[in-house]
Amino acid sequence: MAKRGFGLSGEQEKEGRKKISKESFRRGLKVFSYVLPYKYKFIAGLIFLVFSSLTFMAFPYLVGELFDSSTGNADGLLEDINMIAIGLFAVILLQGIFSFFRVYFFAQVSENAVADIRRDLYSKFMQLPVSFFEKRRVGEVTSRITTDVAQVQDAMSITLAELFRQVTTLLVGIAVIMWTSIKLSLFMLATFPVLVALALVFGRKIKGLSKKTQDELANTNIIVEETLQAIHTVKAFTNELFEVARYKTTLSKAVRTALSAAYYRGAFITFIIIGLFGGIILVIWYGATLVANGDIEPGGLISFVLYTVFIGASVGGLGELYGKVQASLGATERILEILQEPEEPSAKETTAGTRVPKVHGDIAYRQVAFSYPTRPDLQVLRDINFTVRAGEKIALVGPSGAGKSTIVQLLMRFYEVASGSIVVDGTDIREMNLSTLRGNIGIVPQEVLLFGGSIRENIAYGRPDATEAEVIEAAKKANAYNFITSFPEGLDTLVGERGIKLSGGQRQRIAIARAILKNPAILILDEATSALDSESEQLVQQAMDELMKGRTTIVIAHRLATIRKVDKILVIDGGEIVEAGSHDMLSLNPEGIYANLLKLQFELT
Ligand SMILES: Nc1ncnc2c1ncn2[C@@H]1O[C@H](COP(=O)(O)OP(=O)(O)OP(=O)(O)O)[C@@H](O)[C@H]1O
Repeated sequence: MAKRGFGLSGEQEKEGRKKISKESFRRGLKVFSYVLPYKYKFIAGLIFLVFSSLTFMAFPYLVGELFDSSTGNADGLLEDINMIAIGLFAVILLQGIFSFFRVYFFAQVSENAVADIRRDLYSKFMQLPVSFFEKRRVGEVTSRITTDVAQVQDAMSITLAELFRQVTTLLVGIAVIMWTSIKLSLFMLATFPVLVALALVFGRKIKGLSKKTQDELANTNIIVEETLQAIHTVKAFTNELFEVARYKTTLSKAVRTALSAAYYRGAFITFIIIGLFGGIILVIWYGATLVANGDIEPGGLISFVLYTVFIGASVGGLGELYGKVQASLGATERILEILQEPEEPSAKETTAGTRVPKVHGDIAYRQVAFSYPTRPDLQVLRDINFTVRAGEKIALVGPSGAGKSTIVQLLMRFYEVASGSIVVDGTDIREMNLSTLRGNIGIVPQEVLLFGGSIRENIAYGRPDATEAEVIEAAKKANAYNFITSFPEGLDTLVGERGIKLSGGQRQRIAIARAILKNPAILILDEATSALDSESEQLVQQAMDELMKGRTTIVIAHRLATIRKVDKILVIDGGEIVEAGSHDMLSLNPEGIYANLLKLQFELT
């Protein structure tokens, strides 16, 4: 079967941020339904958040009081230096304790809620039709469950808390300074926040430039990676100097961007030093004149300056948070979009281990026409008509791209036919339960992909509830047991990415053992295009013959030598059945495609 990844990219990945509108906000909040099961912990977290934000705001006030009492200007309750210092410690202590519980409760909520979102997303992925994945790149789909979910997690824990803290700081801060001195407050509010806002805009520009620098550096790395991977090609074409020149050009572009970013960074630092600190000096200067006039206490000025710094930081922080809220709204929307995608019909019933009702194995294709959803304008199959009686074996042959794999993919209902119908045991497959249909079809693909795990697990994938004896029996029938026992760990030998690498023939025999264990009425064998060595070939062929016994079999054949014994051969070309009959019959027609393919393969071998 032709191996197709998720390459045909549909829409470009939109990592873009969402504009915050009432509508996007309302949709974004939907994800908070995942928080509902943990609402008590969430409320506890919120309470500690309120407490920790408020205690934080007492700090500048107490520092001012401490100063006043040291200069003998204290009034009211807080006169004793030691008491005030103890008060400050108490505030810090409380703040620490409250923060601990805030983080603890919010983590409980966000970790659990996010795991729930991930679980729902993954289960959705499993139940979505194949066509969904073909319209998107793998990276795009996985980033939903990784990056986007992480962003939502941030929103639930950090962003929300930060937003609350900054807003409290801003409101309480402004209230307190107004209470200290309206004149000074108005003076400060007219200057300082403007400077902070400017700094923010400046900061954004620098961030954009550093991202551009990073992207350009990434571009230079792509050249390095590509050429190192294809070093044979580069050398074969004597393109070494060409590649060096290409690398140099992209590198100098990256340097130019980096330097312009550095220029802005330098200017930014100058601005911070002169602008922001200048602003603080202005506030202190004006405050000092007010102190000199006796309008406010010196300690009041100190608290005032501290509150000013807090307010400035929260204005800056809110700007940053706005971006984060935008990003999380975008992420939420992308997650919800996937959760709302329609699933395969009744795919949920395909639970591992449950027995499905057996079918007989009669198959009929009736005037089947088809185009892939990703390329609706290209008709891949037209007017496909054939029948296979239960237990019969047929082979599909024909040039690459003729439509052989497509024919069998339709049988498994990975896609819906455009017109006509496919009938199994007299029932249109659209009327059949999907689990029953797929549960009765076994497939040995061209390229066998083993999952990371033991050989035992990989064989038992055909029927997870199989006993040890059944697994061994299947391995024996598939001519796999001998090579399995030759490994010191036998069935427990790990395969896949971190395990040992099996040869093509060995992997195929594992796939055959899987299919034997599944014991399906219908079998699809996709021959490997690359020839195995003759000993391995023989073992695989024997195993295939064993597997085919008593099952309706469709072989997608690449090497014609292996299909002489099948009941019927269908020659597919350009999406149509152009010849049909037994090997003997077809090979007798010298004008026929089959006879010509035979001749070609004979000449090649
Ligand atoms: N998932 C897909 N999305 C879009 N087009 C596809 C897809 N799979 C196959 N095609 C197209 O459908 C046509 C038939 O492909 P198919 O894989 O069925 O051919 P094949 O006969 O099995 O070829 P091969 O022997 O090389 O595996 C080809 O033009 C191919 O480009």
